[in-house]
Amino acid sequence: MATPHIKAEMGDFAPAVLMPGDPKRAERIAHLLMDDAKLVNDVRGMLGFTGTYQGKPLSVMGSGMGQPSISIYATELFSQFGVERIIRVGTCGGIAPQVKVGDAVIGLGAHTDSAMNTYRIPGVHFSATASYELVRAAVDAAPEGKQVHVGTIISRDHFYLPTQTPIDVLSKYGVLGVEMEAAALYGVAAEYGKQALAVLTVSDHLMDHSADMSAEERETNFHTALDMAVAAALS
Ligand SMILES: O=P(O)(O)O[C@H]1O[C@H](CO)[C@@H](O)[C@H]1O
Ligand SMILES: O=c1cc[nH]c(=O)[nH]1
Repeated sequence: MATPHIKAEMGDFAPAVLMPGDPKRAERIAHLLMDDAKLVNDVRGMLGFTGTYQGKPLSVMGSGMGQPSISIYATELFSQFGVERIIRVGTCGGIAPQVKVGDAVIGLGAHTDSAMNTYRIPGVHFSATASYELVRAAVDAAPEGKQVHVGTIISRDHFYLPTQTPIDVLSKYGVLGVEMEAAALYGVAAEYGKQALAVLTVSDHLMDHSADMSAEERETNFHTALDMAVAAALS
């Protein structure tokens, strides 16, 4: 049955959903991977597609930007449409010095400055972690010769932060990169006993902006991350 944000029926989504932030990227990925991709959602322009990849059912849908937005879609997909795993395929800003623009990052755990997981379990600082099985499948599928980093990321609420973020401190703590959705996605997956992972392409570096990607490159330069995300989705 349709939900407030997804006009589809049970069975319209595959058990595995790839979820980029940008709905245009969702459309691009759907047509890149699947000859038989069918539009299953367009409420608010949040395009969702389902088809088959190498004979297995697969869906791709945008999440929008930020933790409230991905939480809405993840909650509805997990609770109303039989979805079992969501793999975010996004971009992140590099923080750790070894992480370079164009590398891929697998988000093992996500720190956050958001309150979205704070109230889940009273008195507990929730640990937002990816599903081990998905991490393992993604790591196993890392393409030879590509730089793939596995570790913690931070999911921030602000893109344009009005106060100084201690990037150097985050770097000291081994945080690989910054994005805006994974912590909430991992929280929703835990709530519903489902699986989640974020596989990210480094689009810019917070310590050195000399090699940052353009908007167009951010939309198209995601193939290493996508290969690993698909492998995890269909594992
Ligand atoms: O490229 P996507 O998946 O949208 O991810 C990153 O880009 C957006 C900010 O520009 C945020 O959604 C952030 O998490
Ligand atoms: O949230 C994000 C995503 C990409 N790059 C950034 O600097 N921040």
